[in-house]
Amino acid sequence: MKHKQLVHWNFVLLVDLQFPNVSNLWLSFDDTLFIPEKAWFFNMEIDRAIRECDDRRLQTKYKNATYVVQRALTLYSIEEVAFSFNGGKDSTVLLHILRAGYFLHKKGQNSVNGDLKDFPIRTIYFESPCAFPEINSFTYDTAATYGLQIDTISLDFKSGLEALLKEKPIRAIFLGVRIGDPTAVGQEQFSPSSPGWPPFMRVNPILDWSYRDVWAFLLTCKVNYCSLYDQGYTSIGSIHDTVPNSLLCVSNSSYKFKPAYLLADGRLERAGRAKRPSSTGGQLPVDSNGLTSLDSHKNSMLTASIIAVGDEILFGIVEDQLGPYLCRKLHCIGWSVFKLSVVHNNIDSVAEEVEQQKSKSDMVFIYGGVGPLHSDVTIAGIAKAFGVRLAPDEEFEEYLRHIIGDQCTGDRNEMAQLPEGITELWHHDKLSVPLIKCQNVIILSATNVSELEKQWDCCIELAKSSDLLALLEPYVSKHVTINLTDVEIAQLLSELGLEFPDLYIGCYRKARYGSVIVSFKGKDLARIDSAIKALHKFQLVLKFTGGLV
Ligand SMILES: Cc1cc2nc3c(=O)[nH]c(=O)nc-3n(C[C@H](O)[C@H](O)[C@H](O)COP(=O)(O)O)c2cc1C
Ligand SMILES: Nc1ncnc2c1ncn2[C@@H]1O[C@H](COP(=O)(O)OP(=O)(O)OP(=O)(O)O)[C@@H](O)[C@H]1O
Ligand SMILES: [Mg+2]
Repeated sequence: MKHKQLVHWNFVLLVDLQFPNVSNLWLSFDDTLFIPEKAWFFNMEIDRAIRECDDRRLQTKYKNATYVVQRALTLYSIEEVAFSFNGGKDSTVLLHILRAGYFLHKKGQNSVNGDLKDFPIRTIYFESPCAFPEINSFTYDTAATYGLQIDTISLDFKSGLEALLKEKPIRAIFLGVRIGDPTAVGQEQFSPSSPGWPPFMRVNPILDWSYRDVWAFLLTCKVNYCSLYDQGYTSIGSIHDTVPNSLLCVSNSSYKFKPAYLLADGRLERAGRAKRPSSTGGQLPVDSNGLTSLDSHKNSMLTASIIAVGDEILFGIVEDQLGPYLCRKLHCIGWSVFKLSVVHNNIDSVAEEVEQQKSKSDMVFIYGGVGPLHSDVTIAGIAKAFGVRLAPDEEFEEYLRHIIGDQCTGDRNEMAQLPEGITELWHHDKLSVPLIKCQNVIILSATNVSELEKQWDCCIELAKSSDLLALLEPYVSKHVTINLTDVEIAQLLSELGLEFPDLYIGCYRKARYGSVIVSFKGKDLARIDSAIKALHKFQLVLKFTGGLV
């Protein structure tokens, strides 16, 4: 009785002095209740922070996420659920969502009682020698702060889960997976584990949260997060594959980074993954010759495919000018164009062509069919080619809102749906909408040459400071007109081809009868001049018709 009175007194005090809105939140509490003070404080603190902030989006996300937790706790008993916690930012968000969701669940059952533990959900942590020490210590410190019952597993995920499921009656595991994570593709808030994995339900309460939502939550609730995020790390894997995100690099220093919450484009949160250079402090990886990956590309051969999407081009109503423009521009940055194709405004036609070209070429450029019209199916076709779905992209939506204002109808802007888990946005000050890149497919929204010129120039500027596109030694070419017919020149040209295998030697004519134009293309001007000189020996060259650098 003494306890009850004491707690009741605490509650009243909180309501009166510190939490003026609290009476709206915990309507079912009465003076027969005993809640350990710590549990009260943390759960109310999160809930209060969210409800008092003026971020309606965050409030909706929070409400939905805690609802998923409550739903799971209705479907499964507390012994049947586990929380997969690894000290990362997403699982830190999930921890607090679970705490709040659990509390609301108990409250809904009117069974908040004196036995309420701080956090009774079994917590599993796959510990690895390759984890950052900061992640390890944050995980254990957090467990101590919030009273988590942590089971440390030293096996890989699959074997660890197999062993766990044999031993414990676990049927559902909460994960901090979010749309945009490579592993989120195809997942829902409740998704059974994949074939080949032990059977359990993956519960993803924050699946639809964006990078920005995560930071809005952590900062609004003022909860602790791992210190690495304040040192420019934006997504944390192992010590071997994670560096600070170079997009957060402080401009006058290559080893000082801004905090993770300042990353403007959440899609680039994994830009620090899979790169761990030795001593360059987050710069591009350096090979044994001291060349960066971009340098080492310089003399290699990269191929591009270009896909135009347009019924009108195929009907012969309009002429495609963007394809030839891109071919010239790609040659200027040393790329070979493998194929230039035109497809109908049809999801399957786009998907089929993208699917083929993305595996044959290093980069695919696609234009046409991008926008709000019924015929604008390019992005859906790309998603289909990669076997992913379209998912709302809030950053992209914001850009669109800037340019089209409130003209878009409905709750969701269909144009802001982008292929899930494979999309990067590339920003440039001169572009009102960023460039969209889905793995090795770059989507160009230009509809005429001058728009394309602007997008291309931005692409090149971005390529200079990032790995958007490798800039190679440019191709140079020269053309000469020959005073023989194609029949007469054929043998000589094929011999020349054998002598200069490093050059592309092509031939075309402007009319069936008459002179022939020979074109030489390569990366070494001196070699091109030698080949032309060889033709001169035969006194065949009528005139030099020009060159392209
Ligand atoms: C509890 C748990 C359950 C998982 N279940 C699956 C699964 O069903 N299917 C799967 O392909 N991967 C599963 N994974 C592996 C993850 O998809 C992913 O590989 C892991 O979280 C590493 O992500 P990262 O590369 O972003 O660090 C699971 C991982 C954990 C911790
Ligand atoms: N070693 C691990 N132990 C337990 N759970 C893990 C582990 N690695 C991943 N998970 C689970 O998978 C989820 C997704 O991992 P992911 O690395 O994408 O997110 P995070 O670590 O929470 O944040 P970040 O993206 O910043 O690294 C985690 O939130 C967690 O639920
Ligand atoms: Mg992580």
